[in-house]
Amino acid sequence: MTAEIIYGSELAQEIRGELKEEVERLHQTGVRPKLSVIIIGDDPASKSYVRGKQKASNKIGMDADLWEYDSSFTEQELLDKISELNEDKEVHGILVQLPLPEHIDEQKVIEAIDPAKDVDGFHPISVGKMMTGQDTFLPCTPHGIIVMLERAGIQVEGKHAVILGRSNLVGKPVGQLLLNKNATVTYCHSRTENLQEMTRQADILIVAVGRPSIISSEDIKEGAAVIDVGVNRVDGKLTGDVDFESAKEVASYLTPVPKGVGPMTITMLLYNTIESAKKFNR
Ligand SMILES: Nc1nc(=O)c2c([nH]1)NC[C@@H]1CN(c3ccc(C(=O)N[C@@H](CCC(=O)O)C(=O)O)cc3)C=[N+]21
Repeated sequence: MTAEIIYGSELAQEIRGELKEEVERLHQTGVRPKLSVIIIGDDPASKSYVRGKQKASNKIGMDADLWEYDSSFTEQELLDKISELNEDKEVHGILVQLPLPEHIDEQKVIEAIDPAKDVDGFHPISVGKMMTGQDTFLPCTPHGIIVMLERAGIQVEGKHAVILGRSNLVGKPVGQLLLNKNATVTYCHSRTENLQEMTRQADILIVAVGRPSIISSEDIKEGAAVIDVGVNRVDGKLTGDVDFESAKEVASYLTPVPKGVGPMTITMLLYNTIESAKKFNR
């Protein structure tokens, strides 16, 4: 078997085309969707990601402002900035780029964001609503994965989804979204015994641990759909968690890195911001 490669980059283009039209329609009604992104510190990779988010926003005609601070910015200053953006009627979405410097309490910051502007879907209110299947902002990477599966025509209902990784950003929420779609879900992590036995049972395998080549052909069931969420820098090059060359001989569907999940993450951020702007003005 040789896997069909799911290019998130292409799907992202297509969806962003639809979002661009949506933004134009909103502009005609006098609504200007706007995203505010905050970044603290000088990590070059993080800076390049947030610029990517701003560029993607502007490309669909959406306003995005970027607030960049150095690592001396205090927790209180950040909380004050967030309150200001919470109050700003022109701002529909607030994203604080993670990770934050050590001296800032991440959870406190996430909880300071108005849930109505929580386009990352990280606020406990958003997480709780997702868990109980209520309408809310869905976290961008997990939502992007669900859309990729849907558009590729991969059946989720009744299938065994195995999640490798249990982060609050990806592993836990993607498992919840798959459960909401009636998959049978197994979470695996660093303490899982007989890991290979687990991953080999997966009809849908989601790999989100941040270790290059942690998964290769022998860990994959013949015909599985494999979604690689890894974002690793190896010799300056972006690479995922799955050994792509061997995996594509066994899987029926496989996502690449780059051009896989990453572009879908940004697309879902744009989507959430537009949805927020629509709700604001109802
Ligand atoms: N509050 C917050 N929300 C996030 O959503 C968030 C975050 N913090 N911190 C960091 C991670 C990482 N992340 C990525 C998004 C897009 C690509 C992406 O588009 N990657 C391109 C390539 C980019 C490149 O070449 O460097 C691709 O995979 O094709 C990657 C990584 C969002 N994150």
